[in-house]
Amino acid sequence: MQNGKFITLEGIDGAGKSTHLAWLEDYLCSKGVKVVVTREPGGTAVGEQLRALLLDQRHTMHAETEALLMFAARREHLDKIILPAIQRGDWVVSDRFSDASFAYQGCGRGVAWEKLVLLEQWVQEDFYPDLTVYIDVPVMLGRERVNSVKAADRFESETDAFFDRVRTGYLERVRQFPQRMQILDGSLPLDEVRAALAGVMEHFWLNQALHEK
Ligand SMILES: Nc1ncnc2c1ncn2[C@@H]1O[C@H](COP(=O)(O)OP(=O)(O)OP(=O)(O)O)[C@@H](O)[C@H]1O
Ligand SMILES: Cc1cn([C@H]2C[C@H](O)[C@@H](COP(=O)(O)O)O2)c(=O)[nH]c1=O
Repeated sequence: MQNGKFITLEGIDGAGKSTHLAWLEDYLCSKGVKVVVTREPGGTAVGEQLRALLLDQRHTMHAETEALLMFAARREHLDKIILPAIQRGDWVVSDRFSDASFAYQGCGRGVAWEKLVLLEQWVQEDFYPDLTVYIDVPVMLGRERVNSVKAADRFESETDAFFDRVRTGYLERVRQFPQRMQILDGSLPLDEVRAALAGVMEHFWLNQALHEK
C-alpha cells in the first residue's frame, strides 16, 4: 500500500484556515483518497485537554511552558492520529503543526529558535508535512475576521505587535522550507484564495502521481 500524505494549513488567527480546510477535504475526497481532518493543538483526547488549557484566557504561563505543552500535544497527535493514518494510506490534513510553534512561541513569545529546533527533532525526528499551505493576511484583517466570528481566546487577545512577529516567524519558515511551504494571499476574496489553493493542490497531486509511477 502507498503511504498517505500529510498536509498542513498555517496562518495567523483569522487567516481562513478552517474555511479552506473544509474545501480541501472535499477536494481530496473527490480524488478518491481517504482523508483524516485534524487540528493542533488538539486532535487527541490528551491534546484537546492541553488545547483547552493553552487557549484559556484565565491562565498565564511561561513562554517555554507554552512551547513544551504544544510539543507534548504534538507528540500525542503524531502517535495516535497522524502516523497511524499515514501508514494506513490515508491523507491527513491538519489545521496547524510545528510551523505554528516557531511562529507563535518562537517569534511571538521569544522562545529561542534553537530550543524549538531541538524539540522539533525530538518529537518529529525527520517527519515533516509533505505540503504546507501558509495563508498570509495582514494582522488587522485577521483580527477583524476573528472578532466577527467569536470571542477572543488567549492567543487572539494578543497585541498587533505580537501578531506582526508571528507573521514574520511564518515568513521565516517559508524562507527556510521553500519546497514544502506555499504562500497564498488570504486577503483576496474567498473564491480567489480557493482558486489559488486549487492550483497548488492540482500541482501537488500531479507531482505525487508522477513520483509514484
Ligand atoms: N478570503 C476571505 N475573504 C473573506 N472572508 C474570509 C476569507 N477567508 C476567511 N474568511 C472569513 O473569516 C472568518 C475566519 O475564517 P476562518 O475561521 O477560516 O479562519 P482561521 O484561520 O481558521 O481562524 P482561527 O485560526 O482563529 O481558527 C470566517 O468568517 C470566514 O468566512
Ligand atoms: C499548533 C500551535 C498553535 N498555536 C496557537 C495558534 C492559535 O492561536 C491557537 C490554536 O487555535 P486555532 O483554532 O488554530 O485558531 O494556538 C501556537 O501558539 N503554537 C502552536 O504550535
